Amino acid sequence: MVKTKEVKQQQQDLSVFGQLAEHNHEKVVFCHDQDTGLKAIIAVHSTVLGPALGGTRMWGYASEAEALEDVLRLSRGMTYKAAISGLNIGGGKAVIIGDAAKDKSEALFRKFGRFIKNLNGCFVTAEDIGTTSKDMEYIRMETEHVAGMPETMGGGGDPSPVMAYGTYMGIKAAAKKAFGTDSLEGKKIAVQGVGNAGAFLVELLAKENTKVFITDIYADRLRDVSSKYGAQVVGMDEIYDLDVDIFSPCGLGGTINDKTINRLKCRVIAGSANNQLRDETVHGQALLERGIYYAPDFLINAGGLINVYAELVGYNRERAYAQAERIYGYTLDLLQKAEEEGIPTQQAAIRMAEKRIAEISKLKSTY
Ligand SMILES: NC(=O)c1ccc[n+]([C@@H]2O[C@H](COP(=O)([O-])OP(=O)(O)OC[C@H]3O[C@@H](n4cnc5c(N)ncnc54)[C@H](O)[C@@H]3O)[C@@H](O)[C@H]2O)c1
Repeated sequence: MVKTKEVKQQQQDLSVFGQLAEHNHEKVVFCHDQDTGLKAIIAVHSTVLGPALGGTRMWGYASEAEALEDVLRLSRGMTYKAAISGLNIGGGKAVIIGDAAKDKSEALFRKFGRFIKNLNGCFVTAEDIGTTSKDMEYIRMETEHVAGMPETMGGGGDPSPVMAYGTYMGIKAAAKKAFGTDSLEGKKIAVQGVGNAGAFLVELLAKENTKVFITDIYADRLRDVSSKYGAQVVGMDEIYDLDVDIFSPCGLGGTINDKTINRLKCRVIAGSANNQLRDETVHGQALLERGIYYAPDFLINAGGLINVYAELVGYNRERAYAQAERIYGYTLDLLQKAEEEGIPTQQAAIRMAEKRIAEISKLKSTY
């Protein structure tokens, strides 16, 4: 039977190699172990700048296809995050398919550690959603290629404070562009999600005499942050309609979408959440048309990666903060460049990251 071009294209889209080819992933490793019930996928997107660093996420994916899609998307994001932050590491990610509340064991993580060991350093992992520093300790028993260890073990500990500081720097840079000053005094800021990252961010914002509005799924978190920093609690849906200067997504991704964009009254969107734009192309363009300055998520939330990277080169907290502070300059340059080129900021950020990777790959061709 002769296949039409359309059928061939569909098959290409569905095949694993087709998916790898789409964003030029280097390697994907499927890890399986009958005894421990381990089912994991490690995706190495790029090692041009250095070993691929990325967290291991444990999640109850509805299907294996969904897990593969997630790990491919997240590993590519890590490449861009590292590249645009000037770090000498590549991008990777791992997912373990399972329920983090029920399916964990020492044996499972140690087996997973052995799979990482077999990659001989081309992939280094750390904590992510569904995994903890305890899990990383189990992985560490089998391989040295793991970061994000507790401070007591010579690691950098919780990356959230450094991450929140970098995000704060990104917010100030975007404010400078939108309002002509990076002082946030008197600015009205809506923070969506006050978990680890959001709470540290609100603390920094409160020090600048801002008016902060917060929302979250968990009432106890809201009570805590509100009483500590005087932030005003609002409803989860209400947050999109507030008359604020800055909207800061710090919960889950995808909250900038067709349903929310037209409701936003802010001039700046800048927060810590990964993948804030539901559709990078469509919603990046929509924000440009609405005159909203969007500080790309992977640029301004890179402080977490910076903190983990710092461990690989000998952890020093002051140096990690100093590196996170550079996000201010990077964001300002990026917003300027996007404006000059008349393109969405997310697109400009991807171009900037890809440019660095292309340039460094050329110099590495000389032995
Ligand atoms: N913590 C870090 O070092 C770090 C680093 C890089 C990126 N990030 C990203 O920042 C975001 C927050 O990370 P975290 O470590 O604070 O996670 P977290 O789980 O500690 O907190 C997230 C909070 O957001 C809330 N939330 C989720 N969806 C929401 C919604 N629609 N409306 C209101 N609240 C909502 C949750 O209830 C939770 O309290 C995530 O997207 C994460 O991927 C975090």
